[in-house]
Amino acid sequence: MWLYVLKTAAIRASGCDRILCVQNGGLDNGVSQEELIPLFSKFSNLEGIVMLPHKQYCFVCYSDTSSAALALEKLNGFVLRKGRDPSQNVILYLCFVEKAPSSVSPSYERPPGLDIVEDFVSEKTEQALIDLMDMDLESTNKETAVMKHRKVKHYGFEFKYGINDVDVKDPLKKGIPDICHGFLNEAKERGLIHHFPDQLTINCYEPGQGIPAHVDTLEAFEDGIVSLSLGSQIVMDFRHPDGRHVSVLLPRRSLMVMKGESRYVWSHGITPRKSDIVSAETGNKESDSNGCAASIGGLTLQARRRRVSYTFRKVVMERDVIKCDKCKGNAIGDRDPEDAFVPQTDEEAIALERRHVNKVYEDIAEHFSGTRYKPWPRVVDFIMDQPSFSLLADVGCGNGKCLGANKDLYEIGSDFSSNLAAICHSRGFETCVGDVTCLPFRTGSFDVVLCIAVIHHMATKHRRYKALSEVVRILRKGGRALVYVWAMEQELNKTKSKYIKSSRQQKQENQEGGDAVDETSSNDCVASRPARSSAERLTCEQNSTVKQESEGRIADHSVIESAYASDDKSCVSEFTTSQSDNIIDSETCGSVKQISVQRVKDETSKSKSDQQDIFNDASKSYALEGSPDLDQKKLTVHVNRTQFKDQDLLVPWQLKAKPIAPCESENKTAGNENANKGDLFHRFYHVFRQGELEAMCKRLADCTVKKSYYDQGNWCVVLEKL
Ligand SMILES: O=C(O)CCC(=O)C(=O)O
Ligand SMILES: [Fe+2]
Repeated sequence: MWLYVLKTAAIRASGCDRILCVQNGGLDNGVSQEELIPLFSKFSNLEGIVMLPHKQYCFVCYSDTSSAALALEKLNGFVLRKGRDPSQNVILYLCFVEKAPSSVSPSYERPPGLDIVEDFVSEKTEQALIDLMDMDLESTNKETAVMKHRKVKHYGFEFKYGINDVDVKDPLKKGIPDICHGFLNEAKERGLIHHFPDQLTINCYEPGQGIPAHVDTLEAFEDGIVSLSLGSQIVMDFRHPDGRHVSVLLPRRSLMVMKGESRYVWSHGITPRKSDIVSAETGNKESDSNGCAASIGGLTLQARRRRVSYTFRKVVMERDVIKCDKCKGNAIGDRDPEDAFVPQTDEEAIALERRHVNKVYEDIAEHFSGTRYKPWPRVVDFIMDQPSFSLLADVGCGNGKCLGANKDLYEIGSDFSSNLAAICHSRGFETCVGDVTCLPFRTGSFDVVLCIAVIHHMATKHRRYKALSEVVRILRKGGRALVYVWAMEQELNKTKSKYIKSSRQQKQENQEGGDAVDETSSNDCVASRPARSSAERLTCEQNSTVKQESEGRIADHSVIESAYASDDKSCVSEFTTSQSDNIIDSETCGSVKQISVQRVKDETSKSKSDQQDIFNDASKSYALEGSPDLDQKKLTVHVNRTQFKDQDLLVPWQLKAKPIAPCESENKTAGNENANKGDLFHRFYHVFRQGELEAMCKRLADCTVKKSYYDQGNWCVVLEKL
């Protein structure tokens, strides 16, 4: 019906006689520019064709009226392709239009930390690698798997899709083939990777096959994963948990290098389809020449061919967690912090935070929650001051100790740790998992935002600034935020903070475990928030039930998100939602809905200039503080309850001793060194100097600092959005 209307409307309007809209000639009909150009260039003076992503039409532009008119006359109703029956024919319907959109060019934006090195191997090596794969795939053994969507073969270590992990104690007979050593050494020499890989996965994709969106298992592989594309180019989709989506073309013989944010935060996957939307220039280069005179630009479709990828990774040998059925998730402390350095880039910062913030909170969640049960009095004052029915977000809510104080507010908590979010949720609070540097909430949606003891876990100045910008972004105009960060100065005006306590108290707390770091256990808590009894605290089983429930929701989301069922869902990035879907940013959460390109673009350009500023600033302050020039500074481990000696440091957390599980004692008798290290963790902190938080906030766009104060060893600001 629609097409019929268009057909009868194919009348030349005055002034619009050079541009044709071609219905059923779009990328979404599986039509490429290369297919249309020979057809439309018959009528001479063809200027170009504009194809739009995911549209079932395109625009054909001529430089003169008569060519366009002739094309319309001859090609309106043209059967481009015949289907099995006439109803499946692809028939072109043409009409004149006044304007064509300007040509859409592919985006060259890439997730931070992702690099594509073109022509990394020669055609000869490419062929040799494909031949090797063909030979090896014939011999079906345990290293070879035929997945639902592709064939896979492992070397060095088998990646077990059932558990999403490798068994470090069970290496495969065949290591990385010799033929790969030359180019891997080159990758190392060029600084593309920092270690020599010991695990290889070969994937073989026929046209129409793909790999589900996933993050390569964090605990299993080190940072720096490289993948060689052979036989055919392909488009890989990268998705950020905040909803951003970037399609990246991996040309034949190119090496994709995934590090930092692109490796740890973004998921990657290949949508199973038979063709990809690519830049017409690339498409033209790939395919044989079509001998057409018209210039090719914008987008087109490129048919996929069989693609083989060699993905090289370095297995993490020393594991933080004992993985066995009896004590799954029983943490044994984090890795030796000997190799933790003050990060110099955001990529390094993300890797550090993963290990010394995010993972630690996941592992200590239950114990940590047991030590956090009342909000600070001045935080409570702030909450109680808010008008009734205000909408409050507690960013980095932990177990939810700041929620529920003012019953007249609508509240939602978010935390990066899914274990803490689950605990918070189990206490009856609306909760979601969210990263403070890209919060899953709509811009301008909250009257009040709390951000207590969060920003100091960001490991670079730029990331601290980014997190503060997010707090302001989600506030409505006139809305207020309260931000607390841990202070370098634990003694002010000759008064010691409660954190610096007597050695007797220190001794006692060391025995009890934890650190009571940024929170006092004093009795000066406001009465409106009764301390929770131990009976109210979660038991281990309750905790895991909650987690399962939230995972159920995640699964639901992924059903919507992924176009097909996953065969090896090693996806780590997760997102739980509460019922407050209307607040949660449909543009930035998950990839369920399309992102607003405009907003992302605006923010990218803004954050780029901010980033520049901040880095300039950071180098200034380094110079002032006399930090080393080139040598990266090792992070010192702080001694609890003492004055801070550095701004960037690791703060120990001692898990309360638990009875030793049978499997742990087996490990001990087997001489497992890790098991003896017990349950000591280290969290990264950047403690703020006087004035540092306020100065940073003053640089934020659209907000003003209403109040700035010191409270029990913390620097605090109240911000108002302008
Ligand atoms: O085929 C590729 O390039 C990527 C494969 C991949 O992501 C994986 O095996 O984890
Ligand atoms: Fe992967």
